[in-house]
Amino acid sequence: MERLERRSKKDQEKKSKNSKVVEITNKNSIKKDFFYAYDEEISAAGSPIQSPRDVFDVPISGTDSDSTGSSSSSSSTPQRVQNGGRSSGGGVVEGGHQWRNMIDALRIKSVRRFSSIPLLAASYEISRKNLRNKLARVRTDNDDENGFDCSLDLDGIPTKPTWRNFSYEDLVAATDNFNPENMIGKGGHAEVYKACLPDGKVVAVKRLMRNEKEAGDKAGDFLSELGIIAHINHPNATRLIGFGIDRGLYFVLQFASHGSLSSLLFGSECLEWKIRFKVALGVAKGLQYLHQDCPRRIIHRDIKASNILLNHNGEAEISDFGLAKWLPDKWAHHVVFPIEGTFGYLAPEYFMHGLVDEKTDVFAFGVLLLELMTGRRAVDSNSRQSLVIWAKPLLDAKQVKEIADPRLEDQYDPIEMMCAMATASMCIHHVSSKRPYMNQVVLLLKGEEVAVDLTQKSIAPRSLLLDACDLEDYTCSNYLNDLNRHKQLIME
Ligand SMILES: Nc1ncnc2c1ncn2[C@@H]1O[C@H](COP(=O)(O)OP(=O)(O)OP(=O)(O)O)[C@@H](O)[C@H]1O
Repeated sequence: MERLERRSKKDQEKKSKNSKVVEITNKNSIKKDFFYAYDEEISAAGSPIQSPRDVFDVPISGTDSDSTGSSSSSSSTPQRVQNGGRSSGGGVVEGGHQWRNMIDALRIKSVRRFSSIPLLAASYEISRKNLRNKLARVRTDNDDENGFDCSLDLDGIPTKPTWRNFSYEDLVAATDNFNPENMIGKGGHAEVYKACLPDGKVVAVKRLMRNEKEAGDKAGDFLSELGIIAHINHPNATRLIGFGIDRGLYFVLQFASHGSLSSLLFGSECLEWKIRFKVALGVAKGLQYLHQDCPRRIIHRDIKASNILLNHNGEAEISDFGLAKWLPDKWAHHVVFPIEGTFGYLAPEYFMHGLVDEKTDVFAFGVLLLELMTGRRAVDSNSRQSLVIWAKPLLDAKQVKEIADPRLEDQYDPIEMMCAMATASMCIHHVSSKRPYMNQVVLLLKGEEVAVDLTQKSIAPRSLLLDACDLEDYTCSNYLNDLNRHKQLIME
């Protein structure tokens, strides 16, 4: 706790001096020099709490979401979202009632005007099932061909997969000596090559670039990223095939043939709405898996269009786990420095105070949704305007036509667009506790009803950090001011 207070004071001092807290590397990417994290168990009931949150908590109630005022829930600890946040009571996440009314009204109209929607929905379900079967087959193929060892043990239980350790010569042969013609992507930290293994399997080889970092730090980062990707097993996340540690550090990944969402969405051709919506749902499911369903939970911390890849089925895959962190099992304050990520996608509590939990990703997902709906980038490269700042008043006024990408020329499903708008406006809420969890986001996107009481105040002791900036009283205009201030600091 002492440590928390000391750090908090320091942070306050830093904040008050309004020091330039970030520096830019690789366009909008933000890096600082050190990292620390700490956990503090603050279970009121004395039992460990599943969800590592900061003082924000989002208790779920079975009541309608517009119950106002703080709850004096004396009951034990805030619970993790269960059952997809559903309740028999109906309603949507706070602030969602108006959206719900509009979406319902549209639905009624659409029975007449868009009679094909149920059919579309049915075929979508079918194709998802097909895809799941295909993915299962692809995985089995990979198991044989690419070093995955998913064989069954004597009890018929799948053994843990293993990954192939590629020699430098293997990688040179696969990439044609890292031929620049085979380079399919370059980020701030890596070059990615399309490569072909001796059995004909096409893969992506990600070569970490030499940079100013000490060899030890680099190896640590590599191992941390490797550990996280190796842990992940979901159709909406990049799959690891192997790695190389000979003359450099390499990841060998499943190849995503359609490249990054960023190149498709901001490319010369208009990306059709059906694909955009499928991508949104896929990323939401991938994040739900990372945050809530995988054996050790993970926050990605760098959700953005260039880190979403599309595979040959047009299915979205979350990639680049270079900044990802394990979420501790216990309820935790988690403060992270350096503040890393990409400007335009950073949640306010993160860029102002380094506070991080799964809601940091939820905010970034909201920005990604805005990009999908509008066809605009998180930060406009010419005007440097933030998409969140631009979109907020339009979302509040529910201006569907103004939000929708003009290149779509009305070629979009209005119900899906409305659901996406409602979801985005909740995800980019400036107060982290008011944002939905990713399982709720999946339901919201599908237009299903989610009952969540987000109005309760935390029963947990509030940290000095947050008391000082009192996010409960932190208004949207404070947020926009802070965002602008930070933008100016970064651009200076
Ligand atoms: N498995 C893959 N299949 C196809 N293309 C890929 C794959 N992995 C990466 N790419 C391409 O390479 C680009 C850079 O990859 P990645 O984001 O992993 O690099 P990075 O240096 O870690 O990026 P950042 O600057 O965000 O840290 C991606 O945007 C994408 O276009």
